[in-house]
Formats: sequence, C-alpha cells, structure tokens
Amino acid sequence: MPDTQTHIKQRIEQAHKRARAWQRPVLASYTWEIPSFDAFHIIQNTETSHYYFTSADRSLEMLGCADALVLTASGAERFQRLQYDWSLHRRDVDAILYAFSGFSFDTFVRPQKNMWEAFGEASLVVPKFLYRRLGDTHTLTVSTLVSAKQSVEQYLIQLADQLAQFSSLQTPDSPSPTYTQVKNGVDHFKSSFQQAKQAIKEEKVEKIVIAREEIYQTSDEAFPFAETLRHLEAQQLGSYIFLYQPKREMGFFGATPERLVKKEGPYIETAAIAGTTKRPLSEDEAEAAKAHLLHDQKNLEEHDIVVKSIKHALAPYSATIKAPESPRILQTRSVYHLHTPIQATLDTNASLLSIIESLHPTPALGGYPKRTSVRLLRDIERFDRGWYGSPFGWLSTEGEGEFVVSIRSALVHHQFVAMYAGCGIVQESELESELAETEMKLSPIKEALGLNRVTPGGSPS
Ligand SMILES: C=C(O[C@@H]1C=C(C(=O)O)C=C[C@H]1O)C(=O)O
Repeated sequence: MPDTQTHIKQRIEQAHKRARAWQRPVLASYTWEIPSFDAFHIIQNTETSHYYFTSADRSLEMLGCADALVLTASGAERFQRLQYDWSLHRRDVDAILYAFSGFSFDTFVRPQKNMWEAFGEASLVVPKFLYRRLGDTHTLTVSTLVSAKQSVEQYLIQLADQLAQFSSLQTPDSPSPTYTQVKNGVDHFKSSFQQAKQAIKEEKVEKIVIAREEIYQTSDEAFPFAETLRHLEAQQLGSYIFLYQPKREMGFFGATPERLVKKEGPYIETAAIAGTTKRPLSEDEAEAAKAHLLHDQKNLEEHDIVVKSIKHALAPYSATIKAPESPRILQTRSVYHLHTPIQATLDTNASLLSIIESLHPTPALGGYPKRTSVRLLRDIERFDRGWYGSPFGWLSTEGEGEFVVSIRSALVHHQFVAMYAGCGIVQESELESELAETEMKLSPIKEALGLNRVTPGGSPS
C-alpha cells in the first residue's frame, strides 16, 4: 500500500513540525478504505487495549485497538474538563477523528479498594487503530501522538510493525472458563429495596433506581471477550454492544437497549426507557403482556418521571423538543420496556458532553429528584456501581457522537466477573417482582457466559 504509507508519512511529518513549533505532542492521523473485517477476531487475537461499539441496528460498528491518546478527568467538573482537553487536541488534525469515551456513575469515592479502580471517573481514548464500518463502507484510521523527541522514521517503523501484526494473526483457542458464583447480591438488594421504600415514604424522592451486583469467579485468567461479544451481538438484536477493555485482564462490556443521546449537527435523539415486564415465552401471550404494560399505572408513573426529567434537562439548550404523548413498547430478547423516543433541536452550540452531563443520570438509572437520589444511593448501595448505568459511547472531532446507558453489563477484573442490574422503585413497587426483574435483566449477560441458556426465544423487531 505505497499510497497509504506516503500519506501516513506526510501526516506524521506535518504533526512533527507542529510538535516542534508548539512544543507539545500533536496528534497525526490518516484514514483509508479497507475491505470488510471481523472485529471480534482482532479482539481475540491481540493483546492491546480494545474498545468496541455497535449501534442497535448494527449499521455502525467501531473497534479501537491500542491507545494513541487517553484523556481522563475526575470530580464534579469531569464532563467539562474532558470537553476542554478534547477541544484542544481536536485542533491538531485536519481530518475527522473518533474517540471512545466512558464515565463512572458517580464521582463519590468509596474508601475501600474495588474492582473499578483502573477505570476512573471519566475517560476519552483515541485509539491507535480504528476500524469503522458505516453501512457498506469500511475504513481504517491510524492515529498517533507525535512528539518532537522521536523522529518521524521511528513513528513510521512502530506503526508499520503494529499493522503487520494485525495481518498475521494466529487464532489461539478461545478460553472457555467455568464460573463459580461468589456473590448473588440478593440480600443487599433486599435491604436497598427497604431503604428505597422508606425514602419514598418520607417523600425524600419520588423514584429511586437500586441495583444488584452479582459476582462470579472464573477458572481461567483469560476471559473470552471476543466470544462473549459475538454471542451478545448475535442474540441481543436491537441492543447496542459495547466494550471498554483497557488491559487484557480488565474490561467492561454489555448489550444495552438504552440510548442516552445521539447528536448529529444540532439534532439530538434520546429516549426514556423505564417500566419493564417479562417477555412471555409464547408469542400468543405477547400482545396481552404488551397491552398490560402499556396500561399499568405503576410502570407508567415510573416512565413518566423519566420523560419529564429528560425534557426538563434538554429545555435550556433546545429550540424544539418532540416526543409522542404516550410510550411505546421496546422489546429485547427477555423483556419489554416502556419507551418514549425524544428528539430535540439545539439552539446553542452546546457540546455533546455537556448535554450528557445534563442528562446523566436520568431517573431511569438514578431517580427523581436527581441530586437527592444520587446522594441516597451512596448510602443505600454497599458496592461501587463503577461504570454501570453510565454514559458510554463515541464522539468525533466534529462534535457528533452517540452515547448509551451502560446497563445489561458486566465488569471483568482478573478472575472475577461482576454483573449488574437495577430497577426503578416507586411507591407501589413490590420486592419480589423487582427482584425477579433484576434476574430478567441479568439474563442476557448470563446467557452469553453460558450460565443460563434458557431464555425466551424469538428476535426483537
Ligand atoms: C437499571 C436498569 O434498567 C433501567 C430500569 C428500567 C426499569 O426500572 O423498568 C428499565 C430500563 C432501564 O432504564 C438495568 O437494566 O440495570
């Protein structure tokens, strides 16, 4: 690929000149079209960091390998800090660049060490190698942070070596660990439920979303990320599949149906997804289950709080906000949710990250009112949510991007896998049905790990 090499060289030379003049490292990047490509094959066969995102309709797929640039931030201003640092770097390149980005649910630091330590509170990564498929167009972007300390030739040799490795991958057997449960989280959940109900009774909050953490120990240090994601992608149609794996032995992944926000120019698409019922095994019972959910007062109340709160959060930025009067059904493989798609047109040049800051956490994951419920959760929950229930997605140097709410997800930390599920509690909530709901919500991940193969059939439409 002589042309590609020449282009990469030119970009690095240009960045090198800028790095000397500006006295700081400068990003260089080049994108070209490539043939179709199996992202999971790369995840399985490379030892680098991996970042993965595919849209719910599978029209967009992105895989990042290795890090060209990692920006992190913490504290209450984390969204703005990240936005500021990203806006400095995005001036480096004349082409469009894409980054993966994720956040912790809260910035509250628990005193005890925990499995989420390596993830931080806000992170944005420009991968060294980005495979991107949009419709039928497949591209590879190579990016590197160029400093004046190293020569152009050194950068070229490093990139060429790494690119060569991708084309000569061996396929080792995928690990197939067995899993032993070390925590089911049920007692904690029950106690959270009682405290949540008490807080509602005392009128501190109208709704609060409590979560359950279930942990397994694996028999094998090497977790089968690729195989698990391949399973989720095939089985969880209609859900976004994501992975943030900064190290071989650590990764956060999931299959979420919930979009937090998509931004294209001034157009914003978000959604309220709250209110859940089990998807019946037989299609005959499906219509009755959907009709019941669409008219169930408890679920409608839970849902309505989310719709109102999202509209309220978007109002300061928006010229128009559109949403249907009543919710529809969103179906996943195991559950039905109440779903209200919400569209807005921005009348300011607010960044995607500032919109995310205003939305997160919606009462689908936090509660209402937002601040009180997040504060209450710090006392109620005795584990760290880490990145569960948080914004995860991609963004471009042009300010576009799409973030999901990272539910139906699990954290791999060495030989442990922690999985998470939560449900919205309102005045009428009952313990047994909420606990059963957490089971339904854990089932996609458990199924992907081979922990319980039996879930309702059929594919979502
Ligand atoms: C909190 C979760 O799901 C959220 C809570 C829902 C509910 O309470 O009905 C439904 C969808 C999600 O917004 C989860 O899956 O962990």
